[in-house]
Amino acid sequence: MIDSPEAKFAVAAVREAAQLVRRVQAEMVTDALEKGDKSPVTVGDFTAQAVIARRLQDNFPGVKLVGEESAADLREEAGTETLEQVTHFVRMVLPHATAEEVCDWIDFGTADAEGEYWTLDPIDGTKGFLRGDQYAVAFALIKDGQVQVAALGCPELADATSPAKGGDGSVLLAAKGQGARCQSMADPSAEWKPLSTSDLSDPAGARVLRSVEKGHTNMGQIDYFAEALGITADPVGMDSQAKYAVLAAGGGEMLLRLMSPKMPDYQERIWDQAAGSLVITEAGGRVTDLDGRPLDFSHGRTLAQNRGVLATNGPLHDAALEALKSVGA
Ligand SMILES: Nc1ncnc2c1ncn2[C@@H]1O[C@H](COP(=O)(O)O)[C@@H](OP(=O)(O)O)[C@H]1O
Ligand SMILES: [Mg+2]
Ligand SMILES: [Mg+2]
Ligand SMILES: [Mg+2]
Repeated sequence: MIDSPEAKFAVAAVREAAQLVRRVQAEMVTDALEKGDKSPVTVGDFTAQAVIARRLQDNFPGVKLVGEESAADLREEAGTETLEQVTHFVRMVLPHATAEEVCDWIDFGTADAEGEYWTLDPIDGTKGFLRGDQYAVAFALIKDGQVQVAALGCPELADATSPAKGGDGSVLLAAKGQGARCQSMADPSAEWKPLSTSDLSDPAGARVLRSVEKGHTNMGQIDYFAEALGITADPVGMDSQAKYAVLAAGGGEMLLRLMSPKMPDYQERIWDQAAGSLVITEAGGRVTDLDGRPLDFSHGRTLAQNRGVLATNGPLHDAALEALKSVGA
């Protein structure tokens, strides 16, 4: 599967979209629009979803796409200027695109999450993108609730073994049962490096990765969790599934998405977890929810049967689950 047409397509698609999003960031001040749930969406998010959706239809006619964004706001009067900007960037790779087509391609991503489908987060970590920090294009193929192929494009991840920002960026690819690998985002002919998680087995030495945004997790509880394990190093804040890439490459041992006190009933979205979770498990790590249950991708657009996410290098997973229980997470 890692050499399959689907895997090759996925990595090429995230690379093209991630490079385009980087140009959006370089060439314009990206004012965000506010969605119904008050979260931001930018020209970059719409551009990436339009291009990947169009490429998907060209390469695999008849497949389904479940994307984070929709073109509803772009089709409104108030969205006209944003739509013009999105069309401008889409034309950098699809020169004949019209505004109408751009909306249709984005809305191709509104399929039902059932059976076999691709899922796309055109920019994961939009808040990180707006701040100039980490973000990722996350794309995965799901069949009957199982993630089969995963690709991540991380323009600000110089080298997945470290959370450091900058450089040429990285792309990651994983296929179920066939491992995970990473390559420079700048050069599709560069060497692929196999990914494997850290083999640390002493919890006190664990490097903990978490969101930057306090509204996406529970910062205080993460501190208690670390204390319970005797961890003295501060947790590392990183936006997006770039932190899943770092865990997969051995640059950290634990990744936590705890329930935010403001949204205790939040259900994780499939596009926020599908690609990142396969990259980690194929690199030798473990991914469950906070209760130790496997992530269940067979309930539509959200992980309705799960609560939060715990990902680890593998050896530390049981200790992390115990510590979560002890702090009431
Ligand atoms: N209350 C909440 N709890 C957990 N995740 C949330 C959340 N509200 C939004 N998110 C998700 O957190 C993602 C970013 O994760 P992180 O904090 O790790 O960067 C967002 O993805 P988008 O940026 O694609 O919208 C969004 O889907
Ligand atoms: Mg969003
Ligand atoms: Mg996201
Ligand atoms: Mg997003």
